[in-house]
Amino acid sequence: MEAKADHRRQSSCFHSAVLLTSPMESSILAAARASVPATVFSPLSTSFPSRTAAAHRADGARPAARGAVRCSAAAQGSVLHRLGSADETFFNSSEVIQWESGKSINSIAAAQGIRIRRRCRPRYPSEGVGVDRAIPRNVLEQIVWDKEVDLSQRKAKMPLQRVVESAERAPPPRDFVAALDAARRRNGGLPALIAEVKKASPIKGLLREDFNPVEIARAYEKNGAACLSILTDEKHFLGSFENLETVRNSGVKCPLLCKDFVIDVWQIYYARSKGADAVLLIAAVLPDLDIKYMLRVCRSLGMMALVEVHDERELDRMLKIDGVQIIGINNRSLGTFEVDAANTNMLLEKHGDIIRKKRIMVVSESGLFTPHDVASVQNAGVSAVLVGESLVTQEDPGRAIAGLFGKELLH
Ligand SMILES: O=C(O)c1ccccc1NCC(=O)[C@H](O)[C@H](O)COP(=O)(O)O
Repeated sequence: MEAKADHRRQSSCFHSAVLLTSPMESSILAAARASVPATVFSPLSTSFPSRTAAAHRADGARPAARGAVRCSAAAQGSVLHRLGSADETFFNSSEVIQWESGKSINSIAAAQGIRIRRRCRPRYPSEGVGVDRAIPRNVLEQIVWDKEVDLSQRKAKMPLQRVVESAERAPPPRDFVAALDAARRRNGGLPALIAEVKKASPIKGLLREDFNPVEIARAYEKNGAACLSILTDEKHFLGSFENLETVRNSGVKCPLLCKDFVIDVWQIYYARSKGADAVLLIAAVLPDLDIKYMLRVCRSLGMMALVEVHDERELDRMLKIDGVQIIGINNRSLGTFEVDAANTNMLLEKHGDIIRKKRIMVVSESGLFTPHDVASVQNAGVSAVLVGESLVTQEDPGRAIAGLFGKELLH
């Protein structure tokens, strides 16, 4: 039983909640005792009964019922309440039950076709054997493994409870989708621009020597960008949350996307606390249940989620999830990390109808360099483009916008 529980502790968005409670107490009781917003316990509250069943039986007590979550006084007025945790469908879903049954996140992810694994821990042979478990299979997997280490250090310094409180004190979020819609209307239907403040890439290395995030952000805004994407990953992109915060406090009005590799809800609250209006959720990294839960957290914070897909399988998965409002189609192959803008067109040719029917906004991401690239994804039906390298590598990243679109954008 305990081995299973340990197994489940492998990083997922539920991770933090497990570590905050003792196995002997119900999550809601613990929340009440510690005055921790119950959001951090919400999925776990459904898993505690199975995890603690043996202990409860030994005491002659019955495992806490799922319903306890809904009627607990501790939940009243809490973030859990705002997440809409009373939704039977979510908390009783087969995915939650599957997760409760003790499967590792890697096996759940693999069953969904996810190729990016979480880091296998040496003490748990069931998570992988031999060389396979010690070496990341590609750049994205390496980034995710490094993110796990970075995140555990950050969480040790600033526990979830403090991050949640800090997010609640942040200035209100700006409307990411409205900004994209308005820019499109202003520019006669041209895709809106999400301009990326990007200093380096793990594939291309340093993109810009004299990197001043605020200057670049101001130049983007002045030249018609609708929203900005701020890379916050330090190790592989030389980004930072300080960059996000300084841009937010600089007077720039564009809504801000925190561009990072989210594997835990802690990061969403942290991004909000630093002024983000939207976060990126990567389907190649996150199982469906994490995406669903994280969408709820975003909604509770008034943030938007840009849900990123690379291929048809990921797109199919995301189209089955309620509440996805913006899908980003990344033109960077997960196999070779080469970019090919035709990826957007190919996926929209096959799935454009259902995307339109569901009124989902599509963003084409990566590898857009010329007016021809922009026109091509526009014809395929995208509402916006997310562009970093081709702007940030120009001497004047603001003026580079007119070069990319073949005309000046209205601001
Ligand atoms: O940019 C990379 O080299 C990269 C490598 C591995 C994983 C992700 C990567 N980029 C993240 C992004 O999504 C891009 O920064 C963004 O789409 C802008 O792309 P581009 O216009 O090609 O700089």
